[in-house]
Amino acid sequence: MATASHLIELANTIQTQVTEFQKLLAASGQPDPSLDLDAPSPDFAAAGLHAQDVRSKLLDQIDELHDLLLTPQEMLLGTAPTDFVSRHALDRFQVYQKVPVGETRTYTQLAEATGLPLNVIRRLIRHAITQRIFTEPTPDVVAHTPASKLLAEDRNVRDYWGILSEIVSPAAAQTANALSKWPQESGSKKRETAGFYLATGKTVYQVLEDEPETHNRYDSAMSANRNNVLFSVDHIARGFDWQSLGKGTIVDVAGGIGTVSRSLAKHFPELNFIVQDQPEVLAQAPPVEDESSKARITFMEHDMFTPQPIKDADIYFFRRVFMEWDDDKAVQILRNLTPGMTPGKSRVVIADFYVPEPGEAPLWIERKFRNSDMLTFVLSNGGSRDKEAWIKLFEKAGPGFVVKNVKPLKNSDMMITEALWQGE
Ligand SMILES: C[S@@+](CC[C@H](N)C(=O)[O-])C[C@H]1O[C@@H](n2cnc3c(N)ncnc32)[C@H](O)[C@@H]1O
Repeated sequence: MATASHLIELANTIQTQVTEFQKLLAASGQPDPSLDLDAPSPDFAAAGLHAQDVRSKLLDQIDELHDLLLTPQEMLLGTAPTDFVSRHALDRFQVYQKVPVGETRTYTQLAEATGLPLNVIRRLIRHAITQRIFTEPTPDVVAHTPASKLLAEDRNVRDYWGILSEIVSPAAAQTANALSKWPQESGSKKRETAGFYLATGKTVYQVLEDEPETHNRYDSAMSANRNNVLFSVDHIARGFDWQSLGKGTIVDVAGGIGTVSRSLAKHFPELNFIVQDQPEVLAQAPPVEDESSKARITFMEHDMFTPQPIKDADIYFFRRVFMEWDDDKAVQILRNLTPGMTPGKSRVVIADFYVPEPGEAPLWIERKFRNSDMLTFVLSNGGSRDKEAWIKLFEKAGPGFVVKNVKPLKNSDMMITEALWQGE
């Protein structure tokens, strides 16, 4: 009997799942996805969690089918670190905006508009076209695709590529050298031994402090993923039983401009929030617009390496803070909380990014999160902590802390760690 072909089985599974996915989209009133600029785009999140699971499986299966059709050489040599060169250059010369949405431009017009030689602008745009950024509907005429339209209209997404090119690339190129130079320090979160430090002689924070323009772009790039359901701040609402706190108080330590508090305040209309950060960060915080949240969110200057001034809070919350600090500093941050914590009541809740164990999440999601992990690694020698590392950290900060929970939040990039203070 002939063995079943894996290729055919895979293609059949894809066919079945695509049919299911399309039905789920249609049932929730969402259009089919399209690369056509004029077509409406579907909101995948609105199609429900099951549709998101089916989409996830499909993306993995399609990747597998794609890779099966390549030779190992083609697969390895097909990843190009130069993918972003055209994206970055087209942003630098404002080409996205120079093709008004709904209109076309010729290469000659774009060469004139940018001052670049005709053959260079054509090469750059045709390189981008291979990534579905712009299209050439007739020879020498350039029009938008949904992706280039997004780049034209969304500064955060453009800045993301600018930051990858200007900040991340040089650091990534120096990372192997940093590992050779300081092998014992690798992964220690000591910023002075990161690829970035070797490339620039400064830490990322020093560069951001010294270069306001880079700082602006960096902050802007941080918002590029705001519409990505994986990175949504709204996941925090289901990461802990916030409802059980009633009218409780959350101190959002190093809370930036209050992104998490603003989201939680909408979900839990009784809770109160105090967002703490450095003065220059708080100065960037826009006013709270949501009427029902206004009176419940306050902002306060506080250096987390000094004793916590808010006593007896229910939760001392941290998002994306500990990933940047080594254990010694992390212990200092935790110990500065304890004098004001009420035994048996006050808890520390930490939402930090996490890297799934192999096989725990679809490969395309694991790849995304491992890329974020590498990003932190090359920039600051930082990275996520696993369950064991969180437990060890609280042991170092204790005695008195009892770790109650360390769990990944499904369909998100977050892991929630919760520790109750029982007193010394
Ligand atoms: C990656 S951001 C996370 C911001 C916020 N928790 C969020 O998730 O949107 C890290 C934050 O730590 C703050 N930070 C760094 N050092 C600090 C310190 N010594 N005291 C208070 N905040 C600090 C930074 O200003 C920044 O807002």
